[in-house]
Amino acid sequence: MMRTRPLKVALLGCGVVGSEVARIMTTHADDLAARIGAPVELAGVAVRRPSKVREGIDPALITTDATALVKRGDIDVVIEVIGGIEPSRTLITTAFEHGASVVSANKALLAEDGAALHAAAEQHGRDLYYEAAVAGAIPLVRPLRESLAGDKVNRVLGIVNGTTNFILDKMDTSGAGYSEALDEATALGFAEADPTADVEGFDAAAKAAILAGIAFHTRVRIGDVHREGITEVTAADIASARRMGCTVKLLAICERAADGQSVTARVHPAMIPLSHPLASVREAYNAVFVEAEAAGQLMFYGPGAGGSPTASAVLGDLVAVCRNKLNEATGPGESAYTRLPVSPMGDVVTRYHISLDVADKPGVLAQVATVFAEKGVSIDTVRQQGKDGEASLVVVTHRASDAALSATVEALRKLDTVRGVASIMRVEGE
Ligand SMILES: NC(=O)C1=CN([C@@H]2O[C@H](COP(=O)(O)OP(=O)(O)OC[C@H]3O[C@@H](n4cnc5c(N)ncnc54)[C@H](O)[C@@H]3O)[C@@H](O)[C@H]2O)C=CC1
Ligand SMILES: N[C@@H](CC=O)C(=O)O
Ligand code: NA
Repeated sequence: MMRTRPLKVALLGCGVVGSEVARIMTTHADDLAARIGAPVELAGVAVRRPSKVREGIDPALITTDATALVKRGDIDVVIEVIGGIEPSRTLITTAFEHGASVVSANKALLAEDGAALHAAAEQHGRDLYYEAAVAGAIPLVRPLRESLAGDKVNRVLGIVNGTTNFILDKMDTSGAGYSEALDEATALGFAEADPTADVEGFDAAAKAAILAGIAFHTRVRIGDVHREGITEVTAADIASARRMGCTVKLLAICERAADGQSVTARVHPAMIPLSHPLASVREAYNAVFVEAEAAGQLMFYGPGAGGSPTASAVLGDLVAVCRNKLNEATGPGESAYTRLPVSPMGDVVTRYHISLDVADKPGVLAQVATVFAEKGVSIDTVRQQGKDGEASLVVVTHRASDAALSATVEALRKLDTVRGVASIMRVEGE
């Protein structure tokens, strides 16, 4: 039976995501009410620029005082789509203290302080939902927290940042320049307020931390995640990947160690074969593989960024939280009952593509091969291309530890015949 008294929602932030949340709440009000069992009413919208015209939003709802809004006491659900650490963190905890549940898209905050937020939600008997924080519209957080709660997840691997995928895709397929592609991603609403978060890998690292924490039932913070962005990926790297039948993607990879006693979490560009499903993930789409003991391999795919796809995830959470509220229940809280250490990057084992500028003279190849052998890194293929007394040497290794690879590169740099290390990239997905 439909409850007539509406559930009241406070919206914090009305930018790319917030404006879409408000629009869908209005246009789909009847369906949302039917699915929840009570009408949901937008009771206040906190913004930074009140003079901005916001189509479809009653100007009487607009306030610049987000704190007063979350303290009102009649608010059932706070939707936080401001982003960043503060004031979002204080607003969310204040919302719990004043009786509201929270839906947030804020991966930066959850990856920094998720444990404290979960604790605050639990202390006040409220919900904290954040499907939009990882991979936009793609249902991934709730499948991991709920559908896979009976299984043992061993690996999560995928593309979790739309902006960087958009840039790499444009550079690869249309030869677009880096800056031009970044500007386009920003204009389309994919990039963070400061796009450095995207291109330097912070956004993907935050998502990796959240995914690893949920998947392995442990605590992983953004600082635990090894992070490399795409700013050093060159057109030459992409061309070299093509020659090997690969493409370059920014990947997030979270793994449970074989002995189950530790985990790793990393974000970095990697070459993957064109035949791998992740190679065909275009534009701002995301795709994530989850490998679980009983389920086997699952693939989640869809729009990973943008106002409307992200609003879809926010609204899904809103419906769930409102249903819980009507049932006087709460959904799943934090499930970090294990305390698995996060191993350093040096322990990670994978394959590498190394491009060296060397002198084009007899014995160079043997010298280089000796260094690899001494450091215990086995070579899979070598390709040499001469150019005016200099040569470019591309070495692809078998699986080796990151520590062994770093030692190899350090020793290579000391060889007189090695003029420079043009690029080092990991090779995944084989
Ligand atoms: N844009 C996207 O594709 C996605 C964004 N997200 C997350 O959603 C959140 C919002 O992102 P966007 O909407 O893209 O950012 P945005 O920058 O377009 O919107 C944020 C809004 O919050 C406002 N704001 C800042 N401080 C405020 C305050 N103290 N009180 C009230 N309003 C304030 C800003 O003026 C801005 O309009 C972030 O956490 C972001 O990481 C998550 C998934 C995808
Ligand atoms: N800036 C992010 C937005 C979604 O999380 C991205 O590009 O993926
Ligand atoms: Na999602």
